[in-house]
Amino acid sequence: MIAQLKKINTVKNAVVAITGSKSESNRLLILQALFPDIAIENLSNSDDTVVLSKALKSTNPVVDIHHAGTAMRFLTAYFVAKKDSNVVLTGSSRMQERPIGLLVQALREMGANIEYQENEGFPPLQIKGVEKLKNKVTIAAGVSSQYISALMLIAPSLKEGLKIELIGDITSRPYLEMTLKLLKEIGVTYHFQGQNITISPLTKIAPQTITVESDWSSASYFYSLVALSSNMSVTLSAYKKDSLQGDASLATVYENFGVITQFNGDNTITITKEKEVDLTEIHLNLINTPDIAQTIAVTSFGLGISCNLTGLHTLKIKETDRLEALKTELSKLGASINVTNKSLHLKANSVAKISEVKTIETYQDHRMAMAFAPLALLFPVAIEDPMVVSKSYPEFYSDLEKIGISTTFLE
Ligand SMILES: O=C(O)C1=C[C@@H](OP(=O)(O)O)[C@@H](O)[C@H](O)C1
Ligand SMILES: C=C(OP(=O)(O)O)C(=O)O
Repeated sequence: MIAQLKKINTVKNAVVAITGSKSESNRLLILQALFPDIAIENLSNSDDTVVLSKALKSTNPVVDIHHAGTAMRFLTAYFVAKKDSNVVLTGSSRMQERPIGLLVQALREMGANIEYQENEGFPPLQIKGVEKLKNKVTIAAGVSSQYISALMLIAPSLKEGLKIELIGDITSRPYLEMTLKLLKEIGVTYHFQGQNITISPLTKIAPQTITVESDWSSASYFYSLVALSSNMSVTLSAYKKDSLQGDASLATVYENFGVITQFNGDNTITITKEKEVDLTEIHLNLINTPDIAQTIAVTSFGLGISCNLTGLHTLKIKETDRLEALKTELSKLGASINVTNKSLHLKANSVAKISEVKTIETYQDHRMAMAFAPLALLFPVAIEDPMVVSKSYPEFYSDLEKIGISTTFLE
């Protein structure tokens, strides 16, 4: 299937309600399974959250989490800690290429019973629950923060809690902080200093309702649209200033592209293109916010700004190799772009010459589809395999319609 995107009209003050953060939702689902007194509001309706929710209720001996990285990593630790579990945990063919060895090694150090079913270091995994896990573990922190979040999420349910020693540089750090803040919200005490995290056990929690903030990574596509417009303004809900999500840094990053964020009193934000961009080059280290790299690269391309992004080593092991995917697709549009294993360098060039429809391949990566869609404001864009967006944002195309971009789906 292909989606043809076309700018149809300019909607002045569109309002878009975005589904809950999938990162917050998937943490809260694991915590709710461990501590049933938690009620969750504004849960994400993304495939990744639906698949985790089903997996937690499943009695099937094989649990398939498709493309959902957080579900894969969080459930690995969850099933280890659940005494009576005996499951094969698997995922899509891409998931079977995404490494999990460091997490398995850490859990085995704690006493877990996990076997690789096919390739050493990768899903599928055969997991059997154990009676007691050790209260100390070390893990390298530079490959994926999800491994560490997985350990932290089960930590309060362990009899003696858990002391985690992080080795080396810490990647995607705000996601660790998100996990810790959610633990704190349910009453867990922790200490995080330097390379050491200590999490105390918790036996009972007070019944409580936690409301998930909407997804900031999903908001990034609206920031890009506004940046690429001449004077668009969009209101998004439900967002707050003191977000748990690192991607909330978009509000600051997009000031570089002339976009101003206003936090309204009613949990909405209004983002507006305030001024033309006088910037010719941007340099950003995205080690803390890998999921907005594609959006920023495409915005820079659309605005004709040179873009140098560093801290991108994790992009190679996400839904696709995002560095190679960006290079291929931006080159197709005429960009001069170089990538290394951890950075991207795009030279400014003009998109004014593009008039015919450009087709973007998505490589089973929702963020490839959504990051390139805003270019429809500048020239007609077609997206291959468009429904990949449902991994994080099922209503993406209907929400684009609200701001004046129509989608035609062709088989
Ligand atoms: O913990 C999380 O919710 C996430 C952590 C990040 O992964 P890495 O830590 O692997 O970079 C991010 O890219 C992913 O989309 C969600
Ligand atoms: C990398 C992502 O997700 P995950 O690792 O959870 O599959 C993402 O949503 O961009």
